[in-house]
Amino acid sequence: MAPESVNFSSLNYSLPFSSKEPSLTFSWIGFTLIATVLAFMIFKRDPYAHIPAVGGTDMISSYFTAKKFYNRFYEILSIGYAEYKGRIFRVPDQDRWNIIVSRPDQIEELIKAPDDVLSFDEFVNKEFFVKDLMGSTLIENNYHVGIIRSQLTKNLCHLFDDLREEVELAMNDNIPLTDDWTSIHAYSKIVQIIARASNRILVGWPLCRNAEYLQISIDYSASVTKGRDILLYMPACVRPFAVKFLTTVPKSIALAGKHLGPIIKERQAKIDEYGPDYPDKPFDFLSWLMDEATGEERSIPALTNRVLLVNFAAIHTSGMSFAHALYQLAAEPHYLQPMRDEIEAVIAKEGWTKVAMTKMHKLDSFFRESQRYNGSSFVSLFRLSLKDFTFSDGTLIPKGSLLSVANRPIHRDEEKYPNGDKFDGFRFARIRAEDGLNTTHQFVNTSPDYIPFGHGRHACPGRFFAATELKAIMVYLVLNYDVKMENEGVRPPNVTAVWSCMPDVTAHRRRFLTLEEKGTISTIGQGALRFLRRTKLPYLAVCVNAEKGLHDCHIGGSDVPLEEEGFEYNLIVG
Ligand code: HEM
Repeated sequence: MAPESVNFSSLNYSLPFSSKEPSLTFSWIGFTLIATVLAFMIFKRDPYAHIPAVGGTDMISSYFTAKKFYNRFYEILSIGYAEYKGRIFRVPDQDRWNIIVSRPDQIEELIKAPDDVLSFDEFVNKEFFVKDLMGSTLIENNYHVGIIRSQLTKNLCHLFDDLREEVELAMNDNIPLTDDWTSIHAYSKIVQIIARASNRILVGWPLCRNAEYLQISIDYSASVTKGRDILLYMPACVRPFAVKFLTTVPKSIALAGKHLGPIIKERQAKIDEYGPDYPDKPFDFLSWLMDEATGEERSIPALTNRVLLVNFAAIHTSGMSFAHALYQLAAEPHYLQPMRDEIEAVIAKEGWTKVAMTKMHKLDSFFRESQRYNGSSFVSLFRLSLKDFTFSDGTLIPKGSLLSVANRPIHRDEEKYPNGDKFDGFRFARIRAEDGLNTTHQFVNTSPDYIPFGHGRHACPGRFFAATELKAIMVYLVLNYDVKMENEGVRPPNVTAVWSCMPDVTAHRRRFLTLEEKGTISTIGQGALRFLRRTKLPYLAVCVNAEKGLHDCHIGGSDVPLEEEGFEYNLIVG
């Protein structure tokens, strides 16, 4: 594909110095150097030249394509999927190319490639600076993954009574039953319920009900993400200091350790006195971690670090998945009664057990369809190439490339999912009814056509636990509550940033705002607006209301009433 050219002919410029200045020579040298470096970067050999691209291929036009599609990543992804269907293609990200795979046989090749060639761990490490922020041992010795895959998953039936009890209590505490409709801020409640139910199984009772501990486990992912943003452009040698003095990660680990420390000490004392299988030993993830940890891994900070990491992997992924399903149900409450009928019939026959939940096919289908239709990411199965890798069709992926799979386009492909652009809550229940005992279409089942949990040997090991927990919460909700959107029948639009596609976690509290920035319309949140104000950039905020017309107009720095409902702001940044 020929590189696009950029026309600079209309660019007005003036030299940034006067000819009388003594630094003229140095400025020219600087200017020439910068121009040379830029020319080198623009015209150097493109190692991806053989892979078709969406948008321009040179540095400048690909940068602008990435910027333009920051909140419309799905658009460029869909263009590539439609245009190059079956072929590997690339889309520009902010400062790199994202190599996209979509053909089933090539997805299988990607997941089967050895870890030292296409690495999941190194992708996670690079994306979240895990080694710098939380310590290299979490990547190099990930024994917690084996525990999730074996003990946690195999014991779900035994753990179910505890999980169900915690779900019921947490629902009652967070969303007390009322006689009339009550408006709630959904995401903050969901995430509290999920954190509490998950921690009942991760660290046991009573810590799972400790408000401070729960808040740390909920906020930990934000702490890590902010830490990552701070480290992003720092050289490796200063990162240890930056982690210590500029991020909140060590503080979160210390604070969580304050709660976990006494529990770990008490359990260790019993192991020392009565042996590893002491009477009344708590049956939870922390006990399994302590059973398997060796050497330095047995310390309170190391165990705390690992518990927080699993909270990081579990809470918001489950929270977002539940919110997607709940918003869909609240916007389409006609799904409520058939699900309620099914759940009541199964419980009447079997009781409310883990096994009973496997017989609630409509419930299972609703979650699977929700993940297919919405899902929290447009692409998944991320891998970083640590060596050159060649697919069997001859496509060479150079060392250091980011690869992923076109999750959303696959999930909306009409050939794989008829009427794929429509949410059909009982789609998979119908297929299962036709297929008899076939489990292929269960919520937790992964395939190259269904990848919200990934696929292959790194597929989410926590998905069996997550599915049990999400379904338990939904069963309780469907049996005890009615749900509808404040704005009846209307699901709040998802919030997108590059490849992530999140449910509007602010739903009910405020609307999202529209930013018009030099001709590009994109949706931004309040955080971005606050940032804009802090930068002191001059901006003009025009506030329009559908009924009242022009409502308000503010110029940079003045206090725009951001919290107001029903208004839309168009911002022009100068
Ligand atoms: C609905 C909720 C969840 C979703 C959508 C989700 C999704 C994912 C995805 C997409 C991956 C990467 C797979 C790949 O690239 O092949 C992953 C990995 C992982 N997930 Fe989940 N996850 C969820 C819940 C959980 C829970 C509850 C836990 C822990 C109990 C967990 C623990 C992990 C771990 C440890 C990995 C890394 C696996 C490895 O290193 O091989 N996840 N998850």
